[in-house]
Amino acid sequence: MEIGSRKVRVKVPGSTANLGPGFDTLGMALDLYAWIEMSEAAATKIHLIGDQMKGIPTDKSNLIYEVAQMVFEKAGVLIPELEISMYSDIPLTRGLGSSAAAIVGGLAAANALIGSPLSDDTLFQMATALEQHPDNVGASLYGGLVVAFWDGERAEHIRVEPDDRLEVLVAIPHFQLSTEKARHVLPREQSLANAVYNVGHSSVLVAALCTGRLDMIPRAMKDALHQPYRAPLVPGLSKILAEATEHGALGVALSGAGPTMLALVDRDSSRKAELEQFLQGTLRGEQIEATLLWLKPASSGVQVLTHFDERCTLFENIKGEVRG
Ligand SMILES: Nc1ncnc2c1ncn2[C@@H]1O[C@H](COP(=O)(O)OP(=O)(O)OP(=O)(O)O)[C@@H](O)[C@H]1O
Ligand SMILES: N[C@@H](CCO)C(=O)O
Repeated sequence: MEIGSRKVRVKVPGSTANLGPGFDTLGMALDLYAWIEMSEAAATKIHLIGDQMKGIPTDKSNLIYEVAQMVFEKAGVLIPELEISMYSDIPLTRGLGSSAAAIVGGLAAANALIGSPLSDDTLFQMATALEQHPDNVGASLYGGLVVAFWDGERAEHIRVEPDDRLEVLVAIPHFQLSTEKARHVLPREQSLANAVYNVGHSSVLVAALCTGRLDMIPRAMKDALHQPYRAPLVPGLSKILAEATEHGALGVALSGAGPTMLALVDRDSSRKAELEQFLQGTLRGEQIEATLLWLKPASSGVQVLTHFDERCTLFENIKGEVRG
């Protein structure tokens, strides 16, 4: 296949996984983005732009380069050398789906570069196998709320349009917590009672989100499978999970594997400032510095951008669009 000198650019949302009870099965895209640009090159060059990219390798061990090669291999195409640029607003290793966004963005950019021979479903299967769970990758790929499962061979999903009354307040602690570490503390075996608790809560949460029953969220967004075991890794989490609904949150959860905490809030709530103060005050009481950010669910998943000025660098192009 003739590849030529094409340059592609994708915009991919970060996400929150689990929403409390939906461990490894619920993901929701958020309006926090990364941009990836990719073209064929004579020698591989990787440019990582922005503070969020610190510590990420810029050689062929980079995740974006690796997933791009997986796409080419699956499509039967050889492009060993790539020029890749990435800018991201998604904080790294904080529970907002940075690795899933990198995987989905890399897969989508590589696929677009060779004329999109792979379907979204194929990309979803590849991304899920890489992450080992479909929640964050499903949200970054399809956008909205993604309800999914993976049986180790195939992932299945249904995308639900998020209720437009929902806003999201995240408290992002100024420390990293890798998914690997946060999964390591989970027990290998769980009781039937915990399993039933989570199936019930997760099912009602999904039904509530599908039918606009925001009143049910405070009771449904509870978990017995992972948050209790992860709480010791995130000072303040137990108090925030127990009390945030008394301060204006519809529901509250650890975002993904943490350490970010996420509150769902009715956009018309008059108690947003109270909730901010409660989260910040609780974390300060534990000597944890955190950044609070108001976000919205993102309807669109990864997008291949068709109109951009190729004469400008990725950063010059997106400067005006960041957070847009
Ligand atoms: N652009 C990137 N290029 C290379 N590696 C990346 C990139 N973005 C993320 N990663 C890798 O992913 C790791 C973070 O993944 P991890 O699953 O621990 O956290 P997260 O995805 O931010 O949070 P969560 O999965 O809980 O939502 C980073 O430490 C880094 O190794
Ligand atoms: N469902 C995953 C999300 C983080 O990648 C977890 O909670 O470990």
